[in-house]
Amino acid sequence: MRSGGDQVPTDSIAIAPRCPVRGYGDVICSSPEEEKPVTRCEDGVPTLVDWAGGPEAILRMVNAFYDRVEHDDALSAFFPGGVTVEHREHVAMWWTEVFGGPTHYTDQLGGYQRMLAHHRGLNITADQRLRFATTMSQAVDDARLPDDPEFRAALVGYLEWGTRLAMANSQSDATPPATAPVPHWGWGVAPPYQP
Ligand code: HEM
Repeated sequence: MRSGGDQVPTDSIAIAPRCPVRGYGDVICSSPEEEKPVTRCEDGVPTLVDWAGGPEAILRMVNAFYDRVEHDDALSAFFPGGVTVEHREHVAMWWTEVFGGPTHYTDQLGGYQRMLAHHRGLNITADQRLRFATTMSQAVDDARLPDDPEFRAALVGYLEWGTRLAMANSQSDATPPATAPVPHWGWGVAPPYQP
């Protein structure tokens, strides 16, 4: 945990207004200051998607990632002919939902079951998983998302978890649960420091 004197400089962060709802648990709230979709927030701390700069910032990150993937010797073969706009948008919808934003991936596309179906049988190797994770980390910089340690730790935590699950579930002999909710990722042990 950071100390008070080591606070994140807020002028370097594209941050949405702090959620006005305080309390414990998975609180539904919306920002009164501007027209924004309803987001979840815990204890008045912004969701990861709000901290990132909103769904537009997540799409920027996903686009930067697939721009790299298309030229990556370990990953491009997964996407013959390039990565479509539709795929980029769907993956951005997934990340947005996971990071506490609107639940469009679940409501409009089919949620976990659809994501799982896309990874089944890909037989992702450990090297490919690692390249996927490191390339995404580079894409987060490309897209100029906030670079404070708290946000990046939360993002990379999900990235590590998600890529390991994707790899496990992509094996031919995998038996993942047929149904499950889309995960909701949070700040973990290092939320933004609040004096
Ligand atoms: C955090 C980790 C990951 C997340 C969040 C993620 C997310 C997704 C989602 C949401 C889809 C479905 C898109 C749709 O609904 O149209 C998808 C498809 C896919 N993913 Fe992943 N994925 C992850 C890891 C990986 C890894 C490690 C690989 C390979 C190295 C991979 C390769 C693919 C491929 C090939 C598809 C199918 C593309 C298509 O048929 O259009 N993913 N991914």
